[in-house]
Amino acid sequence: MTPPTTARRTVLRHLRPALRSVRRSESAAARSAGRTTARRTVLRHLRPGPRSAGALAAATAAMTALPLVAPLITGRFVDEAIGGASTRHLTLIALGYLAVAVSAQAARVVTAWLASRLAWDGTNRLRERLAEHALGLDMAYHGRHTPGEMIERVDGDVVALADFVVAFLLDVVAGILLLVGVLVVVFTVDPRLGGVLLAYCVLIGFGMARAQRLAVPSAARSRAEHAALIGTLEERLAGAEDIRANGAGRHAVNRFHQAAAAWYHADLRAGKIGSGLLACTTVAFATGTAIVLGLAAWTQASGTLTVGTAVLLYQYTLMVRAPFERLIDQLRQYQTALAGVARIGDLLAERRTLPAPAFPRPLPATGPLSLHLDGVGFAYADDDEQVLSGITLKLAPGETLGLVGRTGSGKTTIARMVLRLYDPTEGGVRVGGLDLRDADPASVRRRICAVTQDVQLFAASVRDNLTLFGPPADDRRLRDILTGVGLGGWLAGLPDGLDTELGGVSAGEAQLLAFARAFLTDPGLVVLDEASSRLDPATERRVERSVDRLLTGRTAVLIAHRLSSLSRVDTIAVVDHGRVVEYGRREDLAADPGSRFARMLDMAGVRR
Ligand SMILES: Nc1ncnc2c1ncn2[C@@H]1O[C@H](COP(=O)(O)OP(=O)(O)OP(=O)(O)O)[C@@H](O)[C@H]1O
Repeated sequence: MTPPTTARRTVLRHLRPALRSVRRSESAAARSAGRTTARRTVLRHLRPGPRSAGALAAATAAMTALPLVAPLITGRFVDEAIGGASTRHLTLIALGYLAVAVSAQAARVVTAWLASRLAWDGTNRLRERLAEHALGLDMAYHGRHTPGEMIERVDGDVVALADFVVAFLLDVVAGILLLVGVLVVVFTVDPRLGGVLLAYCVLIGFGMARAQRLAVPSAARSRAEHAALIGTLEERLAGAEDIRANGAGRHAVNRFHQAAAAWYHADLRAGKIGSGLLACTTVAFATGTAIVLGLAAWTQASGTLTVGTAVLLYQYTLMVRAPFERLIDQLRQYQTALAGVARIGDLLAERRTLPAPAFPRPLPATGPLSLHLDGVGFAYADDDEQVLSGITLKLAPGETLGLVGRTGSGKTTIARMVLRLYDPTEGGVRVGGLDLRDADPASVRRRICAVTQDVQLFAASVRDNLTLFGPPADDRRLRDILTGVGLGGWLAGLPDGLDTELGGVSAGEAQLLAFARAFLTDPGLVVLDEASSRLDPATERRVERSVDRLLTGRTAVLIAHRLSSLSRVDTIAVVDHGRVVEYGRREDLAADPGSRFARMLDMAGVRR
């Protein structure tokens, strides 16, 4: 008879594809709802407070109304000059014109200042929110997106949005208000000419709406290609050392060239469409001005219009051009900003795949922690192959386990499960008797610690690199810890001690700093991904000593790249294709000539 757990696993294996498809459609629906909410969130960040909104509205109204008055003054000046008014009177009108022109410019400056303050306040809030959100997303998300893409989202898109908000308020809102104002004044002066101007504006508006549809995809494409270029560049720069060391420079430059070429072509196309549209508008405006002038001349000849009014109409017709041109100019920025809002919205709609526990319980606060992986199965994405299957490992508090296996067998993935960087798709991970999914995330970070091969050091002080910008620790303790890992001499040679900004450190020093970080948190469970890089014998001895000290009195999972390091662990698990194919006490496995572990030791020439 099949044991019940095996039977359950068989049923689950058959149901897995169906479950995944249900999960996929559910998450697609949730994502789309999330996106709408996220876009609203983006716009909410940009909403000004009532006082700023009031000040901006007043400044915009002044900036629009004042230029409307100027042609009225010019018209009056012309008529009064023809009518033989005194020089003093004409000078007064001219001074009035000057005052209006200066005030209009002042109103524009104030509006620009208020608009950019508003835009930057809003977008800074948005940038903070985005950075916080992006940093809070799981490894699953960061594995799919390059840091360059993130930078483009958090900075590039937000700057485009800020630029657009300023331009929107200055050019679009003010432009539309000015257009309405001009139409109202021209209608009042001569309804027939007003009608002609209105028809002309409607035609231009309609043409622009169609043109917008042409410009949208090309602008979006150009921006997407730009993001891809930044991503490529960032990735190559981050890996510059490996690229150079392995002679992959040509390939890197080729890839960069391809990305740059794709952006160039996309931007060229967007530029061509933009310039084409601008040329069409210039022709349309010239035709419009000619029509209005012809009509004004005809009405003036029939005696119903004064010369001053004809001049006034001419000026208003010219005034219509600027807002339309600015509107067209804004179309591209609008598209860019719209695409940016969509992408920012998408980022904000990304949810953590590791749900926070409903009732978080802290891990035991002191002492070594037990670890139990119970039938753990895992795939990196819904459609991906299983990377781990049925992993069951049990460590008593203080016990150490060595994970061995070929490259790609799943050792790092097991470590990620233990650190709760991902949740298993099957089975569970229990630490200190508590399922990690129910454990308080803060206590997980405090009590479970990883020392990995890729030590990330920051351009910050030694102190901040040790505390990872967390609450300050006692200086004496930091010094003792550094001395303990063998960095006492190194610290003594630093000009500002713990406050020295970290410059270049060697691979060995970086490893030792990572151990110092681990000693500072004093974890109950340690995951140690042994560095495979070659260290000089002295540094290697210091690292070995730190490993020994770190493993003493703590539960540990050691991913060993050198079999000789395994002499310090209690149990061994051999991993192959995501399964534990051998698991037992180290001495027993080493003593059994038929075991895989013994064969591995023999092949590596390590004494059993
Ligand atoms: N972030 C990821 N997204 C998708 N697949 C991944 C990811 N990380 C690892 N994999 C895949 O999972 C499998 C197991 O990888 P893992 O890194 O756990 O192996 P490993 O035994 O630690 O290898 P190594 O000894 O080389 O570090 C591999 O097939 C790998 O390609």
